[in-house]
Amino acid sequence: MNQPLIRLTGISAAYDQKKVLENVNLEIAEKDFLGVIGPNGGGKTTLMKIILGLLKPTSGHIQFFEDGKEVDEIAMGYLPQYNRIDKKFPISVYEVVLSGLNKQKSLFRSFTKAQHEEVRRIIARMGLEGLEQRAIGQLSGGQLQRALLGRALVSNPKVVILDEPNTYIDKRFEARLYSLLEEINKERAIVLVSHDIGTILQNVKSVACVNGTLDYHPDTEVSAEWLETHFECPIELLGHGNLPHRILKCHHHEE
Ligand SMILES: Nc1ncnc2c1ncn2[C@@H]1O[C@H](COP(=O)(O)OP(=O)(O)OP(=O)(O)O)[C@@H](O)[C@H]1O
Repeated sequence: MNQPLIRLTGISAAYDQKKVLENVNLEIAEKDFLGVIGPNGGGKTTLMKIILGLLKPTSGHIQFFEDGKEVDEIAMGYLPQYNRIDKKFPISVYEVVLSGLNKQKSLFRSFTKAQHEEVRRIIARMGLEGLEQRAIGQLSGGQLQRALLGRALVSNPKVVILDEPNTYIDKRFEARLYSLLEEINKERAIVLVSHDIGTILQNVKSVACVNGTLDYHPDTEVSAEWLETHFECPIELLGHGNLPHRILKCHHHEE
């Protein structure tokens, strides 16, 4: 078992009076690949916001570790949901990737030569060479996704959090995304939020189902019963092996 990286203990969260998460416990280890699934409105994005420090939990605490020792924070990269991106924002691919280093830049200094070199290296790794000066609004979904993934990776984070990355691309490009993620996972942990249970189970190492509470599965050998219990919806299996599925008549989750 790898060393722990992030530990959530007894986390609850709410917006105004509305409870969204209750008593969530979770440990993410170094080089983990955790898939986060769950019904709409179950609290997946809220959980990501808590891990990223963007939302304060109403109770519970979060700890970070480096080489087994507790630290105040760790470097994290984040790929937001597609619909959260302002595609009209006048910013180039190069600037987007560079902005991933904002936190590491001293306030009154410009970026160093080494930082610019790292941006160029990441752009090449993401297959975006030649597109450095292109505005993000003029990229394909896949190119935009890779530019934002580059931004998430450029600071060399211990963990990358991806919220619904498959909404940027159509099915044809999914295999390319997952082989890129497999490469990335050799160096750092990945937390991947997705609705696509079948694809998740084929690619991740462990699974968490978030539906107000969190149920953790240490591997991907989940049963249809486990999924149905935690989704609280009947799930029809369309085959065997990696659980191709269809969620049936999912009951309404209060918005
Ligand atoms: N900023 C906010 N203010 C008020 N309520 C919110 C806010 N963000 C989310 N919610 C509500 O909190 C609940 C959980 O939302 P969240 O986005 O975490 O769920 P999710 O599992 O990521 O959903 P989805 O799968 O639809 O993306 C939902 O009922 C949502 O309407």
